[in-house]
Order: sequence, then structure tokens, then C-alpha cells
Amino acid sequence: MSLKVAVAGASGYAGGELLRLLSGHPEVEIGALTAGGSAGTALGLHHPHLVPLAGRILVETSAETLAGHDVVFLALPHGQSADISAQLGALDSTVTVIDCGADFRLIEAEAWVEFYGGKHAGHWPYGLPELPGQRDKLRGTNRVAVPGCYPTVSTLALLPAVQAGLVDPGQLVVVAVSGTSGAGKAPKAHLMGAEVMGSATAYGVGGAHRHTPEIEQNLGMVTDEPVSVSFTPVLVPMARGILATCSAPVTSGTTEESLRQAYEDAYGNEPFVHLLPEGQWPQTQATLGANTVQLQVTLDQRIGRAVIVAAMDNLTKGTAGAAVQCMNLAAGLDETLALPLVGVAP
Ligand SMILES: NC(=O)C1=CN([C@@H]2O[C@H](COP(=O)(O)OP(=O)(O)OC[C@H]3O[C@@H](n4cnc5c(N)ncnc54)[C@H](OP(=O)(O)O)[C@@H]3O)[C@@H](O)[C@H]2O)C=CC1
Ligand SMILES: CC(=O)N[C@@H](CCC(=O)OP(=O)(O)O)C(=O)O
Repeated sequence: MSLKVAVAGASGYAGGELLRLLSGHPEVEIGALTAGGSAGTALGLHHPHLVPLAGRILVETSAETLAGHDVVFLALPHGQSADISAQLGALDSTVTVIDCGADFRLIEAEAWVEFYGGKHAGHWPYGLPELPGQRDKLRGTNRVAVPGCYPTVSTLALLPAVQAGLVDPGQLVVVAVSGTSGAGKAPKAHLMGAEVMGSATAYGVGGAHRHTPEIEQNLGMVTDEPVSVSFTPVLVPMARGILATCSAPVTSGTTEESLRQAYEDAYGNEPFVHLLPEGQWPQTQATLGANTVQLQVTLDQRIGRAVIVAAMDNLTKGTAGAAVQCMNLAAGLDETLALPLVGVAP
């Protein structure tokens, strides 16, 4: 099987990471590469690391340039995917669309309006195969909403403890540091030189970040209890990677052993989620360029809280790797095809 694949937003960070992974995919032929203002320029100008594709010219993003492919990846700014995917669907009924943006992630329209504003476009199968039951929904689908980077790492960090009833899901806390590539390549005042170099900055504090309802939506799928998360993202001066520290009060009877067992049971057979040996704590570097999440869990006996630390590359498992994983499932291929387990270090 050879899948003809297009990437919309190919000049951006997520688009570049998609092309890095797709270049090594044995079942993929790379078709149209599109952009906004960068249309007409060579891909190599934006991504000099993508040597075999460097001479490819970016074209404008339209339903016409994206039609005629088996799979279209959308790596466009928020709010751009809904219109283009509707136009594309009208032109090409057989295409599979995998959206790296947020447009189709949230089920509840009220949450969309509160955190993003504007009209809710609807909900597509959610691209986190590790959520119980989700892998089967992704097999053979022709639409995928790839999760946000913080929701992927936070959900995977808390899921086993919440699912097993070992923590109170109404009192979850996540503090996650992220590299600046999470914000995309467009210039932003808070990402300019002196503002980001040598400094760590919290943002979206106090329940304001738009990933809060997405994390709650995911964890709400594995418990009947109400789920609430206090989520604080922190920008740190590194290019890529997220380290999430998650905690919650344990329920009566929870022990260090039962916590660890829940994580072993949940992820023992997962190809990309790895519980580290006891005493070893995750670091972002070990996940860079890999489609992996590395986890460690412990019980803070003194105050009765479970503490889980998780590391992930925001551009790989946090976006493009997850998108390719979902394409593999949607197309009936081996889920792990072309997805690295090996990171880049030091
Ligand atoms: N970065 C990350 O870690 C993650 C990103 N995502 C999601 O992936 C998507 C892309 O993010 P990211 O790559 O970081 O963003 P970038 O800003 O790096 O890239 C955006 C891409 O969209 C193109 N674009 C911008 N405006 C338009 C337009 N009006 N019409 C057509 N194309 C346009 C840009 O082209 P041009 O060069 O011409 O401006 C560029 O190719 C977003 O929805 C983001 O939320 C999801 C998870 C993590
Ligand atoms: C460091 C940084 O700015 N990160 C981005 C999250 C990127 C991502 O995963 O999210 P979306 O696909 O939802 O944009 C942010 O906080 O907005």
C-alpha cells in the first residue's frame, strides 16, 4: 500500500516534524505541501533539516491543492481547520483528514465557546489511542482530532491512577514546563530573545488555559466521579519538550505498590508509554524526537498525594508523532510504523 499524503502548514513546526517522520515512512508518498504567506517558497528555507524535500515548493492552502490525496494532515493555526476540512470533504469524499489543531477536540460546545470563542465546529475521533477504547475508534476512521500537547502528557500521566480509583479526580494538579516550539513559529512578543532566554514564565494561570477542559474531558472518560484539574503551564528556555508534574490526593487504602501496579497494568503493553524503573525520574531529553512518554510515579506519604512526573516531546508524541500513529491506525497499518522509540541525547 502507498498512501499519497499532503501536509497543510508544512512551513510550521508541526508541519516540519510531520515531514521528518513521513519521510521515513515506507507506505507514504509525499504529495502537496502547503502554507499561508510562505506559499511560493522552498521548504528548505523553513526546514533546512529536511534535506531530501528541501527543493519542494510550498503551494497555497486550499481544498483544491489538498484534494486527490489519501491522507491530508492539517497543521494550521487554531480555527482554520473547520472551514478547509468542510470544503475538502465536499470536493473529495474519500480523503482521510488528520487535524493537528484544536477545532474538533472538544465534545461540549459550551467548553469550546468558553475557552476558544466562536462557533463550535463539532467533534472528531480523538487521537489518543492509549485512552481505553479509543484505539478501536481510530481504526478505519477518516477523521482524527489530534490532542493538544499538554493534554496528551497530562492525561497519560494521570489516567491509570484515576481509572483505578486511587486518587481523588476532583483535586488534580498539573504544572507542566514546555519548550518554546509549543507556541509555533510565528513571532510573539513573549518569545523574543531576552523575554524567554534565562527565564521561566507561568502563563494561562488560574484555570485560564484552553487545555484545561481537554484534560478534564479525557480523564472524565475513565471515571464516574467529577473531574477537576488545576493546570499551570510554564514556558522555559528550551526548544522542545514538556515535563509535567501531576499530583492528587490518594483515596483511602492506596499504597505505593497499588499505584505502581496500576501504571504497570495500564501501560505494560503500550508501545509508546514507558514507566521508568523505580527511582529513575523522567527528563525531556530522553524523549526528544521520539514518539514516547516516559513516566514515574510515587506516593508522598507525608501528605497523602500521588505524584507523577511525565516527559514528552511536544512536537513528536505531542503532535506529529501522534498524528502519524493515528494515520497508521486509520489506514490499517502497523500502529508503530515510522515512529521512533529512540530519542536524541545529550
Ligand atoms: N507546536 C506544537 O507543539 C503543537 C502544535 N499543535 C497544533 O498544530 C498546529 C500548527 O502549529 P505549529 O506548527 O506550532 O504552528 P506554526 O505557527 O509553526 O505553523 C503554522 C503553519 O500554518 C500556516 N498558516 C498560517 N496561517 C495560514 C493561513 N491563513 N492559511 C494557510 N496556512 C497558514 C503557516 O504558514 P506560513 O509559513 O505561510 O505562515 C505554517 O505553515 C496548530 O493548530 C497547533 O495548535 C498541536 C500540538 C502541539
Ligand atoms: C509553549 C506553548 O505556548 N504551548 C502552546 C500549546 C501547544 C499545543 O499543544 O497546543 P494546541 O494544539 O492546542 O495549540 C500553548 O500553551 O498555547
